[in-house]
Amino acid sequence: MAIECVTTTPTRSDDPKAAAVVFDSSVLRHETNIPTEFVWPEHEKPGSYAAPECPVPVIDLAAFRSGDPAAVAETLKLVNEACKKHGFFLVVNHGVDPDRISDAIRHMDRFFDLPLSSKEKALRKVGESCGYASSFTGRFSAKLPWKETLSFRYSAQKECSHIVEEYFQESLGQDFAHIGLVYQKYSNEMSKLALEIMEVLGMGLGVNRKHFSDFFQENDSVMRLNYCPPCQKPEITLGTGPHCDPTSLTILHQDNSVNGLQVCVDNEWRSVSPSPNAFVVNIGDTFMALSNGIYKSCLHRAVVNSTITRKSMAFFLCPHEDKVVTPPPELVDSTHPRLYPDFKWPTLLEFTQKHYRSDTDTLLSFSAWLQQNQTPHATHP
Ligand SMILES: C=C1C[C@]23C[C@H]1CC[C@H]2[C@]1(C)CCC[C@@](C)(C(=O)O)[C@H]1[C@@H]3C(=O)O
Ligand SMILES: O=C(O)CCC(=O)C(=O)O
Ligand SMILES: [Fe+2]
Repeated sequence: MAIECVTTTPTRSDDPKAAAVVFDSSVLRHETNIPTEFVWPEHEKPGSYAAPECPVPVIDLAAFRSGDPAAVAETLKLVNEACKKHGFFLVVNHGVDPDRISDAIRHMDRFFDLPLSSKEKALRKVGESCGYASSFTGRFSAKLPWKETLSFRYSAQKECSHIVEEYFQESLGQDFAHIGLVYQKYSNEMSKLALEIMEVLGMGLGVNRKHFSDFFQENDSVMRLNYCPPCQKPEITLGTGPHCDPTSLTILHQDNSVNGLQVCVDNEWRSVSPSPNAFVVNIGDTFMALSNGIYKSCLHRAVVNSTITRKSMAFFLCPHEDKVVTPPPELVDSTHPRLYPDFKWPTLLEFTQKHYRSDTDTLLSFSAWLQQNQTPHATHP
């Protein structure tokens, strides 16, 4: 039976009425009933329905790098089809050192197993996107995700080459210098991989191969650790609710043994199972705007289970704050008019942090919000 992908109006971000339900998984996981704030509405409950596998293409980066015309053509064909439909694909032979990946996933426990009082030393501040959040209690008033997250900023600028290590030391203390180095090294690899994928997307869209990789050269991105403890009632809650990523590109590592990511394709939830040597890559809203709507940022969610903690690591590629998000001229013409206004990423980020919970309409709602809040002389499509 196909389950329709339905989303409702998002609860406002940083809702002052939001009760400060504390998500202490060490406590909650043993309670028979879960707090109502974590129970999703009937039409959004995942139920015990086993989502069929989503047919996402596997992109072999080694083949693309070889420069062999047939291999490059096949890569671009697969990427184009996927990104025009649902925006998801897998990447293999990516060149990321497996030790970097295993170090990063293993060190998640080092942080999330800390007592809540220690984790709260890195508590995310209202209106900011980085720090520790326990299911966004105090930010949303309902439909709370069954997860703890730790998000931190990564910058590819040379003068910021230790930004991740410094974040861990400053927020958690010298004892966390090593874990900071683990995620600094992992984030460096993610940034390098993201720039290579941008070359593939540039060629796929028929623009200069370096257009988007140059645009993101000095990216100012977000690294996010998702930690979803077992839930006694996984059929009525969600690790991450239905949303489109507002960022540009997401490179996701799912813990090998634990399923959870689901993508809405043809109005049906379909599973993207973990694949040991592959990263899941998806287009975000900002790249959908950069491609003038040709590549799609699509609805996805993460379900939880009743037996094992689900861990995932998401690298969210974002442009430097000075970059204007506007599609290359090749992607705009009389038959393909501008779909979204020019904007800078920090403005969309602020919208998602202070005014709007990311869902399937974020970009259109953001465009309307921009028009209401910008002076009349601003450039509009
Ligand atoms: C800029 C960001 C906002 C979120 C983290 C990054 C990229 C993805 C966004 C998010 C994951 C989309 C789903 C809802 C959200 C609230 C979450 O579940 O974490 C979003 C993040 C956020 O707003 O903190
Ligand atoms: O945990 C996952 O598999 C996906 C999480 C996600 O979509 C996100 O953090 O944006
Ligand atoms: Fe996402």
